[in-house]
Amino acid sequence: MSPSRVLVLNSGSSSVKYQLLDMRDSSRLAAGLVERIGERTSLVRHTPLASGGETRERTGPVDGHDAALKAMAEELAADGLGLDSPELAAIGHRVVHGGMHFTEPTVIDEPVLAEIERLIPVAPLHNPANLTGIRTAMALRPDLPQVAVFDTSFHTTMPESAARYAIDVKTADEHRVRRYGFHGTSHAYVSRATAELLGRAPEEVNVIVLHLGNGASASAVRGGRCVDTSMGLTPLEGLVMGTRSGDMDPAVIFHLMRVGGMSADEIDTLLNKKSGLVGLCGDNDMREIRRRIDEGDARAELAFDIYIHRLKKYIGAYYAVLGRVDAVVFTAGVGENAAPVREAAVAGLEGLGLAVDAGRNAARGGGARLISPEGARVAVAVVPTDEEMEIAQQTYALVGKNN
Ligand SMILES: Nc1ncnc2c1ncn2[C@@H]1O[C@H](COP(=O)(O)OP(=O)(O)O)[C@@H](O)[C@H]1O
Ligand SMILES: CC(=O)OP(=O)(O)O
Ligand SMILES: [Mg+2]
Repeated sequence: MSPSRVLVLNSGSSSVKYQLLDMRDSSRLAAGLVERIGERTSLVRHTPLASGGETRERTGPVDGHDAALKAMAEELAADGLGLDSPELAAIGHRVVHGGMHFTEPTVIDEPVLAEIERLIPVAPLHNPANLTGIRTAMALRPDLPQVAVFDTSFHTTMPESAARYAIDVKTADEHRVRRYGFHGTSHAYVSRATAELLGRAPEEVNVIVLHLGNGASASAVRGGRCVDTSMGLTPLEGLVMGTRSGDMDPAVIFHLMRVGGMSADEIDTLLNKKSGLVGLCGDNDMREIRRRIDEGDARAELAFDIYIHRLKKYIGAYYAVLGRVDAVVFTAGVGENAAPVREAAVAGLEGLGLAVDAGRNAARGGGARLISPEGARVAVAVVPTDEEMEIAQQTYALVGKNN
């Protein structure tokens, strides 16, 4: 029988998340992560899903991505699922920035690596980590197809009117300054799953997807194709995020340089790592923020209000972009779990046909579900994202096609 397993790697700046899937029945064999890479207290957590075994956790220094992938390989081997298995068909990698070039999943070779490297200046937090993950995986299994699945691909259908910034065209083109969008794998998966939840074909439905994780983005999807999204040249634009500012007047940057005496690198760090919820109230975890609000903490409450205000603006904007909206969908860590965020985001939007049913919104767990009241004009839904499954499916389809 031909190999049917796919290992999916999502390498972040300080973490690696992985899943091993069997594409014959779309089952998950193992999942895990290595966090706080490069620190003394790195965490390796591995769950052997196939055997139904207990999650194993250990802390201790994991030096770099190289060591992180080796730790992952050891954990998998301990379950008899080692990387040397002949059942492994391919390794699928999440790559955050694929520019305009990569509209589809792509088998990785040297020219592809070079292009991902060329895009580092527009994804400084993500692409270097993705590259290290790919190179390490290639060294571990040089014989295996390695496939890149890009966050940007789903957004390459955006019309020029949404993708271009209103700046001098020549300068923009020379430096490839335009809006690329990210989290595309999630927006694609969730918009499709929403159509399924509504019992309709993806081509028939218009959906606003709100991917609210640590990074957060909104997208407007018309008939299965992305027509606008909130992230831009880099994953900094748009919504208020865990540590990123999202939208602001670009003149803030000149002001901080000229008046605040800050360097470009310092401002980059400020806006990407010390802003958003963490900058506003010191916490980026929505659970902690809600807990503080319940205790009467005014700073946490203001941070929440700013987060919601921005979210509401994007719902309104994408409503206007789409003209007709069939569903507004919440996904990712905050979107799937934080009922108060969902409630606040659509509060007052009854005029647009949007409302949540308090009981449905408060219900926990489960898969894709409606939270709007019975008979609502526009569906409001929670749809758990599954970027790993989407990456595995795209990887497996591509490798199968090439064999
Ligand atoms: N039960 C919960 N209630 C509220 N927020 C939650 C809950 N679980 C997770 N979150 C939020 O989800 C975030 C992580 O989302 P996730 O999609 O996993 O992010 P990423 O993939 O960007 O790391 C956390 O920072 C936290 O704010
Ligand atoms: C592109 C992006 O923001 O990714 P993440 O949410 O994983 O940081
Ligand atoms: Mg995520």
